[in-house]
Amino acid sequence: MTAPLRLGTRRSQLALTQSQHVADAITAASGRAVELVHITTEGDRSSAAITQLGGTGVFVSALRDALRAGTVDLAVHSYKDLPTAEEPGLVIAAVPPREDPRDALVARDGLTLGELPAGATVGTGAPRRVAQLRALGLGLEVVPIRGNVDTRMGKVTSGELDAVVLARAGLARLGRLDAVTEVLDPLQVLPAPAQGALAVECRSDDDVTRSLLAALDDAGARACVVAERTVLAALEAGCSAPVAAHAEVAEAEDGGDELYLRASVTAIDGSDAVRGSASGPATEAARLGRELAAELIDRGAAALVAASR
Ligand SMILES: NCc1[nH]cc(CCC(=O)O)c1CC(=O)O
Repeated sequence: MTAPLRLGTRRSQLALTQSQHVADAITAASGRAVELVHITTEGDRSSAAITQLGGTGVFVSALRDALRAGTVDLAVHSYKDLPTAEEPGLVIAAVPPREDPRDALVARDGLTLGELPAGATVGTGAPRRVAQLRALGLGLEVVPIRGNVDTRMGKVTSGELDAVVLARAGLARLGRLDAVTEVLDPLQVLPAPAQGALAVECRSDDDVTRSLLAALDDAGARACVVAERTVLAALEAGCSAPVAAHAEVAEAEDGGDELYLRASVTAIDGSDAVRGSASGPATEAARLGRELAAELIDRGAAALVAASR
């Protein structure tokens, strides 16, 4: 009998759900059993603000250490939490079909953004969301928060905040879409690069795992993620910069796949923003991302990124 594949995962509810989803997909596609191996990271143990721990990188590096040490065979990441630099010796062997990447509002009394009164408190930790919420000019008071999805939603239930903004994908995976009072229009709040996508990582030299994971790969989702993350990398911005990017793939008249990409950089105080779009063959996703980033830089995006540091 073949030994089960070992999937290294954090213990958070979202990580466990995402990992189990990928484990089930591998078993369904190949018949191969997959066992979850819990890995505790510095980020899970500490209650210090995540920025003081060096960002979400602390979660990622513990999983990558376990992959390189050979104690696990694969790991599942929220793609938007991965640094844009490639990791030597490791490879993203699959990008499974993506969840809806939009942001979602969870507000008291079923309210939408437009229905919240001026001065209403909206909780979010991400600079990208802070900046875009302020740029709407609704007079909302944006409050920094951190913690897992339940903790954040609890601040609305308890009355501490009027609303919070979260990734719709996380709520979908946790079965909490019932709490969403509005899915935010990307024309108003554009998602983070790779939001809603998973990255399934293994060792580059592990041909067996790579070929099992190849069956899970969604070419369209991968092209979108490549385009969005190329914008982020070309702007030399990290996951804490107010940079948004969102791509979609649709079939073109010639039968090929056309990729439609939008990106924005917003001043943290919401007073300024540079937005742009590009489209072209999905096979040229990286080029489209580079060209759009270059256009945004020409129009002043670099200063907005620098000011956010
Ligand atoms: N940075 C935290 C994080 N990383 C991935 C998700 C949600 C799932 C996803 O975007 O794939 C979240 C929570 C959130 O942004 O609300």
